[in-house]
Amino acid sequence: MSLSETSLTETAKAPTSGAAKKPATVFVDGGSGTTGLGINERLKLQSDVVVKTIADDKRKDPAAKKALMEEVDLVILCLPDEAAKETVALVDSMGPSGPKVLDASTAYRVAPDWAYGFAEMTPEQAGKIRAARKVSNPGCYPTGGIALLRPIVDAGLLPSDYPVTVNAVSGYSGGGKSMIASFEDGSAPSFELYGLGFEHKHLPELQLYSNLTRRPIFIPSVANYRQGMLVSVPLQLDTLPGKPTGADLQAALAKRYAGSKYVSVMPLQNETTKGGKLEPEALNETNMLELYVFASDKYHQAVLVARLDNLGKGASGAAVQNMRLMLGLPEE
Ligand SMILES: NC(=O)C1=CN([C@@H]2O[C@H](COP(=O)(O)OP(=O)(O)OC[C@H]3O[C@@H](n4cnc5c(N)ncnc54)[C@H](OP(=O)(O)O)[C@@H]3O)[C@@H](O)[C@H]2O)C=CC1
Ligand SMILES: CC(=O)N[C@@H](CCC(=O)OP(=O)(O)O)C(=O)O
Repeated sequence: MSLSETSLTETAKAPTSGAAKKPATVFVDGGSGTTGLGINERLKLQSDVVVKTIADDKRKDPAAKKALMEEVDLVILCLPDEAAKETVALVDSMGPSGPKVLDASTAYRVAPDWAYGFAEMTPEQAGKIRAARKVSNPGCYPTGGIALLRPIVDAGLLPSDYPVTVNAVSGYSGGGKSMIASFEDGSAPSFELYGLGFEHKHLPELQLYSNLTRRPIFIPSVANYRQGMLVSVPLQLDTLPGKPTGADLQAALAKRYAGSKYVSVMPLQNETTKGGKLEPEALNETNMLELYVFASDKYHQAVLVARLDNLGKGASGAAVQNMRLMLGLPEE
């Protein structure tokens, strides 16, 4: 029996009705993990993509993976970093006949020959993703941090050597299967700060793509709810050149993301608006990212906040958005 008979199955789906073009084919390596399952759920809703799957007992078998990758246009890696590097080596060994690669791990996020998969980051980024053979899907926290910082650095409102601090809270699904288990069996604490060793794996991409020359301080935390996150950046406005107001920061963000389908810049929150609170779960199961500027003209202070689903725009949602760009398919 051939390998394709023994180890491969196909999730057959109808191509777009009346379309002459063959539907694009995709393999999700690590499809039974937290991010992989999220991507597979989203792909079930897409009629213009065929998902090829690998038999469960072959899912860590390099030869079976390679055979399947001969058949697909794109492979999405939802694996720990070391396993992702192994699959990338397999793809590289296939030469030009290999599939395009979209990697959800941390392994290639600052690699110069990979495109960074944050399509809205700059006006050019979606085009870079569309043209690339290798794209790294951003980390969940950097998606929020870069979304807030890059436009105001580019606009000259925040100097690139400014001492930036980024605080964040995530639901426990951000830590994958093992963290989910520890929260759901009650062995994890209800809340904890981490990253207190100043070495969180998201710092290199956060610094690089925010265009910061000084390493930010990044203090994430995880709390006892499943998914959704807030990423915040406090700023003393009178220490910034030109002493911008909250309205100036909000305007720079609104300009960068004007017309974006998935990134919304919310109206300025200040002394005249009620509230002063934000919870992390409102965008769960979506690919949306909301950006807020909370500001006080009285005290010359602001806090920028990004809200997103760590499993949505922070992982699987962004992956499907990038996959569609890489396959030349229209936005969902
Ligand atoms: N959770 C999140 O919010 C986010 C996660 N990511 C990234 O996505 C990647 C996956 O994370 P996540 O889904 O959370 O992790 P999980 O631990 O939930 O899932 C990882 C999956 O990979 C499988 N796996 C491990 N080694 C191999 C291999 N050699 N071949 C095939 N499958 C393998 C595991 O199987 P088994 O359990 O049997 O070993 C498991 O099903 C990581 O790099 C993570 O950093 C990115 C953004 C957000
Ligand atoms: C709560 C929690 O543990 N979160 C993970 C980040 C989740 C994520 O986005 O990580 P990737 O870099 O894997 O994409 C962490 O801090 O390591």
